[in-house]
Amino acid sequence: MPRTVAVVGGGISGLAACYHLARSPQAPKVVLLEASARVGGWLQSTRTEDGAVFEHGPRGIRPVGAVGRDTLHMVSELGLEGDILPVPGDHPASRNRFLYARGALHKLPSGLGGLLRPVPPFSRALFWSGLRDLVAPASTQPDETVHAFVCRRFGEEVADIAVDSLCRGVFAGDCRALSVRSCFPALFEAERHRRSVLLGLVLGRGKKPGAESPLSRRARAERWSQWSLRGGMESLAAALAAFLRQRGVELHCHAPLRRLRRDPGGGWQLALADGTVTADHVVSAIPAGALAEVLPAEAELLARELRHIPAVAVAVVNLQYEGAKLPVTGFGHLVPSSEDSSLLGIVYDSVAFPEHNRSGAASLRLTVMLGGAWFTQSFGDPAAVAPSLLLRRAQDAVRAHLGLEAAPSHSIVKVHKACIPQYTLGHWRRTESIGRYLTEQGLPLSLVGASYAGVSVNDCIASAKAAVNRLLGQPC
Ligand SMILES: Cc1cc2nc3c(=O)[nH]c(=O)nc-3n(C[C@H](O)[C@H](O)[C@H](O)COP(=O)(O)OP(=O)(O)OC[C@H]3O[C@@H](n4cnc5c(N)ncnc54)[C@H](O)[C@@H]3O)c2cc1C
Ligand SMILES: C=Cc1c2[nH]c(c1C)Cc1[nH]c(c(CCC(=O)O)c1C)Cc1[nH]c(c(C)c1CCC(=O)O)Cc1[nH]c(c(C)c1C=C)C2
Repeated sequence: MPRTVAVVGGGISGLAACYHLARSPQAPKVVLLEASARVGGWLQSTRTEDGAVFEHGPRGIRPVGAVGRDTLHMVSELGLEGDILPVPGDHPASRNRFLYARGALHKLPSGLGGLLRPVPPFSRALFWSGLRDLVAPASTQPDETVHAFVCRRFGEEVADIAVDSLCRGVFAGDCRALSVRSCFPALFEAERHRRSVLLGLVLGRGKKPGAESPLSRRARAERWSQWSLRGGMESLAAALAAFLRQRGVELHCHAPLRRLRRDPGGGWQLALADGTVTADHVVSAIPAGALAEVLPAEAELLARELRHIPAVAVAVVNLQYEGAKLPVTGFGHLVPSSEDSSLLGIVYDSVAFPEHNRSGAASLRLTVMLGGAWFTQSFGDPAAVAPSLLLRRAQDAVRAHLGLEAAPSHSIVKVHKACIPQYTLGHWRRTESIGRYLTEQGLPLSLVGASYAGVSVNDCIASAKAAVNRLLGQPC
């Protein structure tokens, strides 16, 4: 059992790792090192003086599955229950999602009726794609791109339009490069175990545990599709930081790790700009590429694998309009890469979370997301792109797709460099080889965070919990 654990990176993964360390019965001394001036990582919310909340990173967390239940349990323990903003199952933001294809918005089909007849932009009823999946033979390949997998099982049109857009709306990535095994493990496993993706998803693999709480029971009863917090997602990071301080965890901002060195006693020396911290164990909660840069020279084999986990940049443009009305109501719309590769999609924030509108005003808030895997080809170097160019592109899209001609009353442009890791073909082999290296070398190092086993906030929290349980010898 380590006496001192240094957690590097104060995003949601690092904060969650500290949380699980700090509440364990024999909590070690925990030190959190964060490079920037604040904790939260991509959980970034701007609260304006007139009460509006603009999200620059995640805006909704799913309550489903063991990982969703675990996050809600943590939220309850942090005393945030009263701040939860749920989106119930019958809400338009839960029921309606759109695609912008061939110059028009199309509601994604739902219910049996929507599957039995052709619904634009699809030329054939999706029923036929489902039938194809039921009869197509299963593959024995260890991995496949998401596009190849879906082409084989559901046909080219579903892959080119629906799944292309889905990968842009979750990974900001290209389904022709992303791995089905790592990005959509449930689909991959369903084919493996039931020979058909649909059969596998319907029959499922049993309910995974995950901590039940009154909040998770409420989420199930009301069929929440997602939830947020009154103060925005960043308030989850703030509540975790407050909890950790109370439990005696040392939180250091402006503390970038420059170099990791093994110390003769078997632990680590962590070199910072202005000193050194020693620890028996390190939990890395920084992106894979950032960890590769601080590893000692003798861990070059590990660094090489880590450098093969890339991440893409996304421009996030928040817009607020007064007295404007959307032509449709729902969560938002995605844009297939064949329509416009530079524009990923638009979230209709004020539909899902009207509580985040400025006080007393029925303003409309939208977020336009640009770039992703197409950032450089569309806008050049993310470090050099002019915010005014991104704002203009976002406004043009809102005008063309949603018919909003007026200028926004408020706008914020953020360029997030390397913000969403890309699990490309063969990612599973890289993570296995990384795990093997750590075991064989007996390194007192755990890797958590979005670079490895899921990019959602729930996945990040779950990866931190699992790593802490392994470290403290508790059941996972
Ligand atoms: C635009 C956008 C929208 C998203 N939408 C959703 C959504 O709706 N729902 C959802 O579930 N997920 C969403 N996600 C995904 C999710 O937010 C992220 O995957 C998650 O927040 C990543 O958390 P992390 O702690 O692993 O990494 P990060 O947030 O990247 O945290 C890593 C931290 O490490 C620090 N760091 C880096 N190098 C060093 C160093 N050398 N020393 C010390 N500190 C260092 C960084 O400053 C940072 O604070 C979205 C992500 C983005 C970018
Ligand atoms: C347009 C770009 C993006 C939008 N959101 C994200 C990007 C890159 C990032 C993102 N969105 C979700 C997650 C978490 C995934 C999870 O497993 O929980 C991340 C990292 C949630 C999500 N958003 C969409 C889907 C289908 C999902 C998966 C979970 C769910 O079904 O709710 C679709 C979607 N994302 C965006 C829009 C405009 C959109 C659809 C209309 C924005």
